[in-house]
Formats: sequence, C-alpha cells, structure tokens
Amino acid sequence: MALKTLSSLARKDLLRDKGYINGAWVDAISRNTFEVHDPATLDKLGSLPEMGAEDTHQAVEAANNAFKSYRGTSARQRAQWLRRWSDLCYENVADLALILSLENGKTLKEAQGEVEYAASFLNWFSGEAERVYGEVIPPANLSQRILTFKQPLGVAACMAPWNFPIAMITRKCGAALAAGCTTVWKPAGETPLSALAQAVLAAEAGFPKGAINVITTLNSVAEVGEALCTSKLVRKLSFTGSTRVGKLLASQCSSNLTKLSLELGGNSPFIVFDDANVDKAIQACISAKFRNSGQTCVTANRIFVQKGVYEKFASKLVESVERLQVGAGTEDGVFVGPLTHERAVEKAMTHIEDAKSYGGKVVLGGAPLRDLPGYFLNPTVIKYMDDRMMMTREETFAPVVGLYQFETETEVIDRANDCDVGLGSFICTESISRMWRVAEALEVGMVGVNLGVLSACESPFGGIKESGYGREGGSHGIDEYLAVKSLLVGVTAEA
Ligand SMILES: NC(=O)c1ccc[n+]([C@@H]2O[C@H](COP(=O)([O-])OP(=O)(O)OC[C@H]3O[C@@H](n4cnc5c(N)ncnc54)[C@H](O)[C@@H]3O)[C@@H](O)[C@H]2O)c1
Ligand SMILES: O=CCCC(=O)O
Repeated sequence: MALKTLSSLARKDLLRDKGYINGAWVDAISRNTFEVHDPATLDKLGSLPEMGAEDTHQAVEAANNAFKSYRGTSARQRAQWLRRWSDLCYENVADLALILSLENGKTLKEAQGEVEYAASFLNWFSGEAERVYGEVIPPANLSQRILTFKQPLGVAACMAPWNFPIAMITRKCGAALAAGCTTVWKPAGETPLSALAQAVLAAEAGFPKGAINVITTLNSVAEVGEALCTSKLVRKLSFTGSTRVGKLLASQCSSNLTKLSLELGGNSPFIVFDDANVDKAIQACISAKFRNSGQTCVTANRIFVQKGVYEKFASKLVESVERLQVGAGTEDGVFVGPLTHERAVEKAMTHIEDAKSYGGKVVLGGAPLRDLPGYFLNPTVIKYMDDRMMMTREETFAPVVGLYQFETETEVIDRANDCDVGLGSFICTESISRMWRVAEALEVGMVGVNLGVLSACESPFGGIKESGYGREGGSHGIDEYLAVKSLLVGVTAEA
C-alpha cells in the first residue's frame, strides 16, 4: 500500500522550510541547514535553517520589542486570538496530523488526537486570559489598604520536545500569550515542521508581529539553549524533555535567575492490585504504555502486578499486545509506529538485554523489526523483572512492557517511590480506601486510577523530584508566566 506523503497536504502553505522571526520567514544567518526525516521510511521531509546564538538574539529582541505593546492588549483581545487559533487547528486537523505523523512517527489517529489536545490548550487559555484576578487583603495596619494584581513576566522561551511537538508548544505558549507574554519557540530538531505550521496558524489568527518567533535548530541546540537561558531579555523559560538537559538549563538560567518550568523525565509505576478489574487494567496498561510507541513522559515504565493476578494479567496482556499492528504511522490499522530516532531503539535493546541478564523472560517481541527501513521495535513483554535491572531506574521510552511482581501494598509503595523522579503513576483497584491510601503515598505529581491517560487541558500537569517543577495547564498553568505585584496604599483618617 502506498503511504501518504506531504504532497497530499490540502494547505501546502502549512509546510515551511524557514524559521520565523518578527513576522518574517527567514534562513539562518549562517545559511546552514539540517534535514528532517520520516522515522518510518527515513525519507527526507525537508531542510531547515540551522540557527544559532545570533539568530536567537534576533528572535529575543523581536519578542522583547513586541512585548512593549502586546502587554497592553486587552485580555479579551488575546482570548479571541487564542480561540481563533484553536478553531484553525480543528479546521486544518487532517493536514496538521499528517505533518505530525510523518515527522514524529505516531499514527495518524494519535496525531489527530494530539492536534485536538493542542487546540484544547489554546481554547482553555483563551478562557484563563480573562480570569487573571488579583486580591484585596485585609491589612493588619488599619491605615493601609493592600491589594495585589498580576502582570506578564516578559519574553517567554518555549522549548518543546519531539514526542508531542504540537501540544507541548500550545500548552506552553497558549499560557504565555494569554498572560500577555511574547514568545520564542524552540521546537526539537527532529520535529520542527509541526511547530512551524502552528506559527502559520497563529499569525492567521491575528497575533501581532513579534509575539511569536520560531528558532529552528538540530546540531546547534546547545548554543541556542544557552543563548535563551542567559539572555537578560528572556524572563521565563519552559522546557519539556530529558532530566539531563533540564538540569543543564537550570544551571544556565541561574546566571539571571530566569524563572523556569521543567517537565522532565518520569519513571511511572503502573500498579495492578489483586482486587482490580483485570480487563480494565489491561486496557489502561495498553494506553499508558503504547501511546506514541511508549515515548511519553508519563508512559507506564514499571508495571507492578500483585502476586494473585500476576499470571492472569501477564497472559491476557500478551494476547492483547500480540494483536497490535506495527508499521508506518500513516498506514491504516497501525497501532504502534516507529520510534522517533535510532538511538531510542538502541536504548530499548540495551534495557531488554540487561533485563535478560538478570533473569527476565522475554515472552513477546524483544528485537527490532527488520523488514521496515525505519526505527521500529517489536512490542515487547518481559516477565519476572526485578529491581536491579536498568528499566527499574531509567525510562525505556519505547514499546517495552516489564512486569514486576509484588505481594503487599506497603511493599509496592516503597518500591514505586524508590526512584529519583516523580511524574506520573497509575493504580488499578476497585477499593476506594486503597485508591486514597496509595494515591496519597506515591511521590509523584499525577496519579491515574483505573485509566491509562493523564492528559487533560483542565488538569495541572507536572512532577516532583527530578521530574522538574512548575505546572502546565489547569488553573495553575497561566501563573507560571505572571508576576504578582503588591500595592500598599496609605489611607489617612478624614481631617
Ligand atoms: N519529558 C518528556 O516529554 C521527554 C521528551 C523527550 C525526551 N525525554 C527523555 O529524554 C530521553 C532521551 O531523549 P533525547 O535523546 O531526545 O534526549 P536529549 O537529552 O538529547 O534531548 C532532549 C531535548 O532537549 C533538547 N536539547 C538537547 N540538548 C540541549 C541543550 N543543550 N539546550 C537546550 N535544549 C537541548 C533536544 O532538542 C531535545 O528536545 C528519552 O528517552 C526520555 O527519557 C523526555
Ligand atoms: O510527554 C509529555 C506530555 C504528555 C501529555 O501531555 O500527555
């Protein structure tokens, strides 16, 4: 079957091969470029400007100049632009999903879901823009009145990962633009085309010149990252990606104490208790594990199953995973697409071999899929995992299920919490009391109960420990881009 290509886009103007600075589509000052490839076929999708520090400074200057007037726009006006942009995502969903599926590898169905998820943040923050309230505080000193109001921080740098190239842009910059900040986006070098298509739609929605700027880079990412972190004009930086890079950015931001939100790696426990509905737990596990081929920050990484249901859960899971079709994301019926880059397959194979060396038993998959040119790994299930294995400590970020066994609630809580990160987690139980006990005890930012997806624009998203800090979405998301100002007024008694 012929796979879909970019030539089938209805709106060819959504496909861009330049960066976007101050309302203009531009090449890199150096004229250098890098290539973007389809991870399923390895076909070239485009050639993009390899921008560096100088281009970044121009983008930041443009955003800073635009901020002078943008901060004075009414919240209602910003809400209207955001809502129009959200509508444009829906109107162009098929094209946006195709670009996304081709550059990231996720299936068209999932890509369409991500476009809708991305649009939901724009819509959500259009509402939040008009609800940035201050406070009136009862003063201890009766000759004073105390009030607070909130103001936009200034230029916000939005650094998005390759696993959700559209939704992570809108989750960050939807909040920033709603708050009255202007933005510089730095999409991942593997997946810049989706972000550029969003810049086209945002401009069409009416955002003024300079409010949105996009820096494209792959090999000069360290230089661009440092320029954003150390610029005195950047007042806020939000990054989603690995803990390794998050720590580096935090140290670079310390030079100006730039306010930072970090949504970093996770190592989500997925806990199935004896009292769970096993069929529901399997469905939840498939969603939590195989969404985006296992490449989500909240993917189920350590699947703990209580002894009484371990064998039943394992055999039913294998039956379900065996049925998942693997292939290019644009092919009908495919559930598991390729990984986004080659090093991801290598990392997963290292984890699989390591698990085997400690007595793990691969009962399904366990090897790359060689009959396709791209970065494919067969969906894999490993039984009899133990806590010495690499998968216990590190995210595998691939379609690999490792099944750990446990006996008691206390034991599984201790094992689940025995790691450096704390982002997502999942519990499957029919007991309300157990649900409360375990949800309260887990050291994470998010807990899913009897479901496999933690994503909703109205729910705060983020972690604790080395998964980072700050919250995106929900009613907290916009606060990351605002400063609280206190106003203390002296009131004299009537003469
Ligand atoms: N939290 C998430 O959603 C998320 C997303 C992507 C990757 N990850 C984690 O990272 C692991 C490896 O992925 P990777 O190989 O892309 O990781 P990586 O550490 O090489 O890069 C992660 C991201 O950081 C950017 N980056 C890299 N160096 C940078 C720098 N010096 N300054 C600024 N930005 C920089 C990259 O463009 C990329 O988007 C994954 O296995 C997963 O554990 C997490
Ligand atoms: O992988 C990071 C974000 C995933 C999500 O928002 O569901």
